[in-house]
Amino acid sequence: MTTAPAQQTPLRVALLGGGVVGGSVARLLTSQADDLAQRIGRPLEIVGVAVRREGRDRSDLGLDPSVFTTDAEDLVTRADIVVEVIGGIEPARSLILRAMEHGASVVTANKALLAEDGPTLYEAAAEHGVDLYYEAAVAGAIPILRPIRDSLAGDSIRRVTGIVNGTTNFVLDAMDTTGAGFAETVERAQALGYAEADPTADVEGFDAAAKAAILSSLAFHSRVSSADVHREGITEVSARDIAAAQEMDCTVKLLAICERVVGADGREGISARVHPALIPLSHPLASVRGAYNAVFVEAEGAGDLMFYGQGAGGDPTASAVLGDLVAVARARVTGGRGPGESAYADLPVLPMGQAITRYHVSLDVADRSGVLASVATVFANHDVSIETVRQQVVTDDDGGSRAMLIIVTHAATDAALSATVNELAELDTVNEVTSVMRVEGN
Ligand SMILES: NC(=O)C1=CN([C@@H]2O[C@H](COP(=O)(O)OP(=O)(O)OC[C@H]3O[C@@H](n4cnc5c(N)ncnc54)[C@H](O)[C@@H]3O)[C@@H](O)[C@H]2O)C=CC1
Ligand SMILES: N[C@@H](CC=O)C(=O)O
Ligand code: NA
Repeated sequence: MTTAPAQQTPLRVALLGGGVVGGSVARLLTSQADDLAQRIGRPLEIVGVAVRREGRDRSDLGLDPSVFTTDAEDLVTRADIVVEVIGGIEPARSLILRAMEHGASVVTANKALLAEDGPTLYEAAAEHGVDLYYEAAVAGAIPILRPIRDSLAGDSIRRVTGIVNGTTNFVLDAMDTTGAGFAETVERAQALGYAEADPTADVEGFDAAAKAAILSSLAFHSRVSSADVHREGITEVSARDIAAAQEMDCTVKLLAICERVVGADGREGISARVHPALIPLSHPLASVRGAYNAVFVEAEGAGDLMFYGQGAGGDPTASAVLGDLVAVARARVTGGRGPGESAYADLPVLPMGQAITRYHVSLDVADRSGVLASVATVFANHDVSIETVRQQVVTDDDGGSRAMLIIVTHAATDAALSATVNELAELDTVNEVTSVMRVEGN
């Protein structure tokens, strides 16, 4: 006679962190205990929750108060599976390494750590024969890492373009639709549990850059760290940029772009970058509103794929954590291991100057003859081909007139565009280069 899953010896789970994500993980683990035991074949038992301070009322988590501890170092030695949701580099890294040394598999949502030092974690997992899963680290609830790593393992990915930060999408969407202010919208994102402990990580693009590094590593079987990713946040995006996007039937999104490209030396490499960009309203990513995330994958065989859903918040993120937890637990039950790091392609990450895209450039120029020709000459000097030019005449308060030139280019390298903009700024016919935005998604 076989023993029912609930009667088997439980797998011991240690939870590090009882914040937004940790709280949701604890609640869902408790409320779905019976179903999880059936799916895994053995029950899970929370043997401890590491918190920074004991004594706080955590009755809403549905756990016995005795499980809370401030001694995370001891806790990780008493578990089969450690779930790390404290975030940051240290002590998260040391705790994960210690857990692995003691034979525990690890599930983490910590993109900052994975993007900074993923290979150390992978190597430790391989050395100790344990698993490392981190689906929640990119785009929260959206299954994207396992689809890239497993479902698309037989394909060749060309490009991954993602809206992978809920906070910044929430802010840009509010600016676009209601004209809401920047600071007040960031505060709302914090209150809703989307923002990182320090929201600078969101608005300055660090969080998205970490996710771009993880996506690039997995999609291109190479090692890419957050330091390799070109990063610009959304703090410079102005109401004028949003209006310019609307005039072009575009919207402004903070995009993480990971591409396989041919570099200046003719060799294949990776372009990994995070920056605000215009995308046409007809592009699937343009319809991603509020704190939602989406990842658009272009692959040789599969063609275009779009993964969409909630990229932030306690329960959505906990859903991905629990999915990983079940995968790790099943491997424990069957005695197997999930896949380890795949970095065999070892592609170099190319400098931002070699990234190729289109640009939207707005210039405040003198309203007189010859200006357009002088501006066009500068673009030609740097081999940047112009796709469209639009001119708007603006009448000043004193009755004088100026013109705005709005230029959209064909694809050019970032280096050529930067040199063009620098030379334009020197022209005596150009009063100001008022905005330069990249244009993605044809
Ligand atoms: N909140 C979200 O929407 C998402 C968060 N993540 C990631 O999940 C992780 C956790 O994020 P949140 O839950 O939002 O953060 P949080 O700040 O709400 O929770 C972290 C908790 O860890 C505790 N903590 C910090 N150091 C500790 C230590 N040494 N020992 C014990 N506890 C400690 C803190 O007191 C806090 O309660 C981070 O890596 C974050 O990047 C990933 C996807 C989405
Ligand atoms: N702060 C992040 C949370 C998820 O990773 C975001 O806003 O997307
Ligand atoms: Na995910």
